[in-house]
Formats: sequence, C-alpha cells, structure tokens
Amino acid sequence: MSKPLFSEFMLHRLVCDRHIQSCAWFMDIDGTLLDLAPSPDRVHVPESLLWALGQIAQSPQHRIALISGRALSDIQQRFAPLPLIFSGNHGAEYQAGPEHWTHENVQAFGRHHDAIAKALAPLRQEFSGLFIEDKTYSFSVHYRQVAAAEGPAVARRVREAMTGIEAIEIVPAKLCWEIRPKPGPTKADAVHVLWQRVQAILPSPTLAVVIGDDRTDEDAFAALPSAVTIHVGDGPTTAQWTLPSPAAVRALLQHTAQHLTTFFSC
Ligand SMILES: O=P(O)(O)OC[C@H]1O[C@H](O[C@H]2O[C@H](CO)[C@@H](O)[C@H](O)[C@H]2O)[C@H](O)[C@@H](O)[C@@H]1O
Repeated sequence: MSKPLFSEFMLHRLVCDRHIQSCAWFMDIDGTLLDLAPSPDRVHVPESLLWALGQIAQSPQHRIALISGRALSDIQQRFAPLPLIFSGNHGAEYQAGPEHWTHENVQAFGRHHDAIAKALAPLRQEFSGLFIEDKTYSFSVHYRQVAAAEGPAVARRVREAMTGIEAIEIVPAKLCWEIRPKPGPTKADAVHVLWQRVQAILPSPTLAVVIGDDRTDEDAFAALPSAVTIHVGDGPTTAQWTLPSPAAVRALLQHTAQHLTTFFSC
C-alpha cells in the first residue's frame, strides 16, 4: 500500500502539534539527496543543495547527519566543508567536527576483507559492466551497467562467491549488492549514536526526520519510534511517508532553508 506524500506543510504541522524546538535530520545520499547516476563517481551535487544544507546546518536549532553506504572519505569529498555530521559505510565510520571514529565491528570485517575482495574479483570477468567498489569496511557490487537479463545470475554468483566467508551479510540496494559486516553496523546504529549526540546539544523536544530510499535505509527507519520517516521513490517500505524523488527532497530542504526564521513558529 502506498504511503502518504510528505510536504513542508506536514512538517510544520508536526512541529506545532509536538511543540518541537529543534530538528535532527538523518539523510541518505544516493537516491535521496542526489539523483542516481550511471556510476558512483558520476553523481552531480547541485550547488542549490549545498546552499540549503549549509543554511540549515548553521541554525542552532538544526543538526544534519548524512548516513550513507559510501565510504566516509567519498562523502567528505562531496560535502565537506559543510558543518554536517557524516557517517560512511552504513554506520561503520563517523566524522563529527574534529572527531573521527569507527564502529567496533570494523576490526572483525577487516579480517575478512582480503578474502572477500579475492572471491569477488572473478565476477568482473564474468559480467561485462560489473564494477566492484571496495570501501574498506564494506563492498558494493554494482551491476547498473550489466545487461538486465543477467541480473539474477549476478545475484547467484555474488551469493556463491561469499559462501563460507563468515560475519558478513549481502543486502540488496539500487542495482547493487552491498556486502557488509554481520551483525552490523547498520544505519540504525548510526541513527542511534548520532541521535544521542544531537539530542544532548539541541533544545528539547527535538524532532528526528529520517529520509532514505533503499533497503539499507529501512534499518534507519526502524531506529527511533518517534522519528518522522520518509521513503523516497516507489517500492515497499516501513517508512510513514513518501517523497517521489531526490528533487522533492531537495525542494523540502530548500523550503526549510528559506523559512528558517519561522520554522518553529506556530
Ligand atoms: O546509502 P546511500 O547514500 O544511498 O549509498 C548507497 C550506495 O550508493 C552508491 O551506489 C548507488 O548510486 C550510484 C550513483 O548514483 C549508482 O550508480 C549505483 O547503481 C547505486 O547503487 C554508492 O556507489 C555505494 O557505495 C553506496 O553504498
């Protein structure tokens, strides 16, 4: 069943109904803030998005965390020096101001890293267009450029290649298989950890807004019972609301940035 469409009017209503004094934004990147592109390095980060994020992040009543499957260094390259909090590799690594840390499970994944890379390598020869993104604390096997008819064979070969490698899980994303540590971290860990941090510094009560588009974001949607959860695009989701596209998410942020002075006025 499709979920109701979210809007800036709904956001304002929630702020007023719950007497909200501050807002914590937890947002995914690919397919949520940014339009999907043929390959990870070809995404376009609109100047207007950087402007909106910068304006919102400067407000003492807002904090923005970008929680992505991308590596932290990749995220920083695209969004620093905006004063945002970043979490890369599905909650495995973090940057908040001068503080940098990793989740405790990354050591365990590190022990399997080379075995995973070696087992996946033959797939590049087997499927024309297949691309493996080694992000140190997780891998993405991209098949956006592989013939659509070969999709099921890619899935089967990824599963076969990972057979016998412990402490990992294979999670579907957008024309990509994510290989990440099991158990976790997931984006739920990132939301939990960062929610504790921002709640401690923001005026109370704080509204948590979680926005994402793929299977890995479902973990983030489940993290906080009181959060406003918004799924971007079509497909099944546990989120409460939907927005049709990354452009609609950017429009929501643009509107928020342009109305910061009245955001909490009811
Ligand atoms: O958690 P996210 O911020 O949504 O990151 C998920 C993965 O996104 C990237 O791959 C996806 O976007 C690419 C660029 O649009 C696209 O070419 C690919 O097909 C998508 O799966 C990124 O490359 C991965 O590392 C992220 O895990």
